[in-house]
Amino acid sequence: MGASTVWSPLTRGVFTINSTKPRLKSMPLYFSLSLTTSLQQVRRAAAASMSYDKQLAAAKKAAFLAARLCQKVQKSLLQSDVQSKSDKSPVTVADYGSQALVSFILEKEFPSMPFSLVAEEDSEDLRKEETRETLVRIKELVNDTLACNGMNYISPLSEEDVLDAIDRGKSEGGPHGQHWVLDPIDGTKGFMRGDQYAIALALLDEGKVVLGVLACPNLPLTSLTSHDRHISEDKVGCLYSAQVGAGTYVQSLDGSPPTKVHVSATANPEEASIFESFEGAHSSHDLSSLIAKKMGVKAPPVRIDSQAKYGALSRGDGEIYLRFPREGYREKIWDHAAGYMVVAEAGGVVTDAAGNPLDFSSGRYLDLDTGIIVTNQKLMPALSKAVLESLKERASSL
Ligand SMILES: Nc1ncnc2c1ncn2[C@@H]1O[C@H](COP(=O)(O)OS(=O)(=O)O)[C@@H](OP(=O)(O)O)[C@H]1O
Ligand SMILES: [Mg+2]
Ligand SMILES: [Mg+2]
Ligand SMILES: [Mg+2]
Repeated sequence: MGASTVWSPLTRGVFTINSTKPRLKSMPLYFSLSLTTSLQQVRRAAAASMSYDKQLAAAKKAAFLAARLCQKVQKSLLQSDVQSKSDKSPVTVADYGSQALVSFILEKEFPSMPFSLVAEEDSEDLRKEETRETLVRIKELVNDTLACNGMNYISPLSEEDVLDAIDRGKSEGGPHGQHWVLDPIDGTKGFMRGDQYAIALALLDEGKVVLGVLACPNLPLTSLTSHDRHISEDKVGCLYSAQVGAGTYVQSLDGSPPTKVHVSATANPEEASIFESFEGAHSSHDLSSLIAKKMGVKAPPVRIDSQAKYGALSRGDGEIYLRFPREGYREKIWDHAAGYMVVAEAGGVVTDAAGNPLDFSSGRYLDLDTGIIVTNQKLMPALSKAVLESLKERASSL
């Protein structure tokens, strides 16, 4: 197996990893013996105690710029901006543009660190002759966004730069080192409908999520479920940011100081409300309603697209998020990493249907039991019970 290079959060030095034996460059050979286990322990301890302030600032900047790009495209969304990927899911110039922009900014911000990005899109379709026009449009969008947001000191990107930046997102992630995790537009269907979507960016360190940023350009600044919605219903655009051990904050995408948010303190299921996917094909609405009935939840479910659900839950707009995809569907880490951090740091709990914590360390996919459930600490026991009973009932009725 060839050697690879890993940036160490502890020393900020560079380690060469030769299959199982990491060795600090210039370190005497005798000192490198069996460092693997202790190095992993040291890295984990370091990850828990270190500050990710610089990475968080860079992530917010990248997500903000991507949000600006997406807002521009959504405004002028034309049929020609929609392309079909080989899996037939809709993808727009904004998905590619957002990924190119975030990838480019993050790599530029940390020039001396190895760069690893696990992201949803790749440039395969864009490299075809028939998509040349789309590529030119993406390049213009990326360059305009940089220039219009005070970054005109950066030389404009070429088409090849854009393709390369997109393809930097091919990392497999994993349990060692640091990896950015990006969904350039989560809720593409919502984006195309003019509804909710999010730019979701997280950082993994030694397999754990250590920061998360969610830009939600269409999410109202006030609670989705507030009775006073008319007061400021035209004010939308939220930027959530969370760092391990430091809480979750939200601010306006138009610029306001960040304010700390906390999940709802509701302990009574009768007063709770449930978020679920807008698209019934993404999560079983029937199962959610069975769970709601068992818990005694009275309010109708709130259906919104994307990880905006995690953002809304983190500030107490609702108490429960249920996600039960069809059997065999494999969840991707970019669909949950940022949202997970935003909710966890706001005091919420995110598990699979069996109550296991989500494991972001095994590559591009999340391996989990049946579904994802999210709520506050007080409601989790009742929710877990209702979920297990409902799953059993559904299995026996099949
Ligand atoms: N069949 C199926 N089952 C479950 N999940 C699926 C499925 N197909 C897609 N996806 C993923 O869902 C992401 C959109 O998230 P949501 O379900 O929250 O959005 S929505 O409310 O339904 O619009 C969506 O993210 P984006 O592709 O980034 O939009 C997909 O990764
Ligand atoms: Mg997604
Ligand atoms: Mg996406
Ligand atoms: Mg997609």
